[in-house]
Amino acid sequence: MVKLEKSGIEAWYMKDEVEDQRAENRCDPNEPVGVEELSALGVDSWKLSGTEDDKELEQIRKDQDYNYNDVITCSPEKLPNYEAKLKTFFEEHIHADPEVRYVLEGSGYFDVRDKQDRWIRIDCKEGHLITLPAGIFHRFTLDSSNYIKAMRLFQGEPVWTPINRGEGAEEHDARKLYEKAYQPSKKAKIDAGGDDKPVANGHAPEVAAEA
Ligand SMILES: CSCCC(=O)C(=O)O
Ligand SMILES: [Fe+2]
Repeated sequence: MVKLEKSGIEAWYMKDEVEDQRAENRCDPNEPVGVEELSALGVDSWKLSGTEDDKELEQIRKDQDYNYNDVITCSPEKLPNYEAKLKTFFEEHIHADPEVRYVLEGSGYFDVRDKQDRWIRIDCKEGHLITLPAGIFHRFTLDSSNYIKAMRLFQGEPVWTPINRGEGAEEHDARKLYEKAYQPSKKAKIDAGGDDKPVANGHAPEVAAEA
């Protein structure tokens, strides 16, 4: 087994008001998020060479059974329906399967929700391979460089369908399994008849921090 280099990927909490989705949107002062905190949400990342014939990539594909892959280039020239696609990518959603991306060129931001429903922005650059677990609320945007070329990896026949928040995602099995695995305290609260009530924006209320 090849020993994989830790990604050292940079991530931070986003400020509440987002005017330009392509901007960094950091808090002031910056609130960094480490790779361990990302792992606790089920998000893992590695730093590879950024080439398609990378040896470690081979190994990961074998270990994880990623038998499908293709390459997507997000630029106005290369991506059919560019504007519409980019808009869809930035809508908060989940998938029934993990989302696995390996950045070959350029960069972009994957935003994921933490356990308190705050947005964490993950800065994916060339060579980063990132895995988002099934059922995690997330979105993607290009950054101000406006260009990314990434490999999409998948186990079996690929399904890219997003299930948007407020449109069935909360009730989806993948979401329930995600919460069971990564937010067990939330489950306990619901079972105990806690005060989890839907709120006006359709988002779950904040989960009480564990004492
Ligand atoms: C960096 S890959 C482009 C975005 C994407 O494929 C997605 O959000 O599903
Ligand atoms: Fe997605």
